[in-house]
Amino acid sequence: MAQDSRGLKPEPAVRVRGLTRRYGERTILDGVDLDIGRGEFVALLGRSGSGKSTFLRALAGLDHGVPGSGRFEAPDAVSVVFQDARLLPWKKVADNVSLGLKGDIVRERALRALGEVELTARAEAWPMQLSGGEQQRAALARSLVREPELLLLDEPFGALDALTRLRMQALLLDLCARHQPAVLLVTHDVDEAIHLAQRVLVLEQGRFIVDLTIDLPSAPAERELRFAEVRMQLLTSLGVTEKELRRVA
Ligand SMILES: Nc1ncnc2c1ncn2[C@@H]1O[C@H](COP(=O)(O)OP(=O)(O)OP(=O)(O)O)[C@@H](O)[C@H]1O
Repeated sequence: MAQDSRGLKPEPAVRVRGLTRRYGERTILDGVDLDIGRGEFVALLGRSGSGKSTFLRALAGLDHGVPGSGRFEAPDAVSVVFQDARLLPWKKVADNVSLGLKGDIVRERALRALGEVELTARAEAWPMQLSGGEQQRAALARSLVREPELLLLDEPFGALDALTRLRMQALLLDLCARHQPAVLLVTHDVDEAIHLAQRVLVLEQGRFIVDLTIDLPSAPAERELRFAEVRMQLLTSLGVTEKELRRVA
């Protein structure tokens, strides 16, 4: 986390201490600690079933009834985007975006948010008339219109084709630069994590086993080299073997 001009660390947006979650006999999160700075973009990697979504759901306050302990402080303004857009099919796109908002400029805010994701023309469409990528853009607009201090993203581009995914990643970076929320992005995609995040975590056996600041140089050749090093380090920490890497990487 960056220090301010007096050398003091600002209060983090998220502070997690000793977070534990269990399903039956299985401990999924085993005393996790984490600070996420204001405006910091953190990606969370981990093998399938390692507990990434369990962690995200805990931060979102969506895990009532799951046994566990620990403390966390998160802002009130939290938005979550999942792999599926979860738009209400009986409401038009703009009404989905403004759902739950109060005040007289609600519609204006919804339209502005739709403009930010280049979806103004589809404001009066029904969700089923949108493509998968457009639905995810509407979901992003719905999350941004709430001006979140914390944006939780659970594989938001996981169901999209490679080209749409690339464009959504670029859009997300633009939106984050403009709105500056703290971000926790759960992803399976190591390259996506390195490209988008300032910091990458790897969750394994209930703990963060990697907490890596991404510091890619700007010169293209050095950048490529460092990218490859970081990628290798993360893949290895995820249990990918040298033999597997040689065959496909
Ligand atoms: N409601 C539940 N009841 C029982 N077990 C659960 C429940 N939800 C998740 N689990 C188990 O907890 C473990 C962690 O699940 P979680 O969804 O957090 O993993 P993940 O890292 O997000 O996985 P993936 O990358 O496959 O989405 C998994 O083994 C899963 O089967």
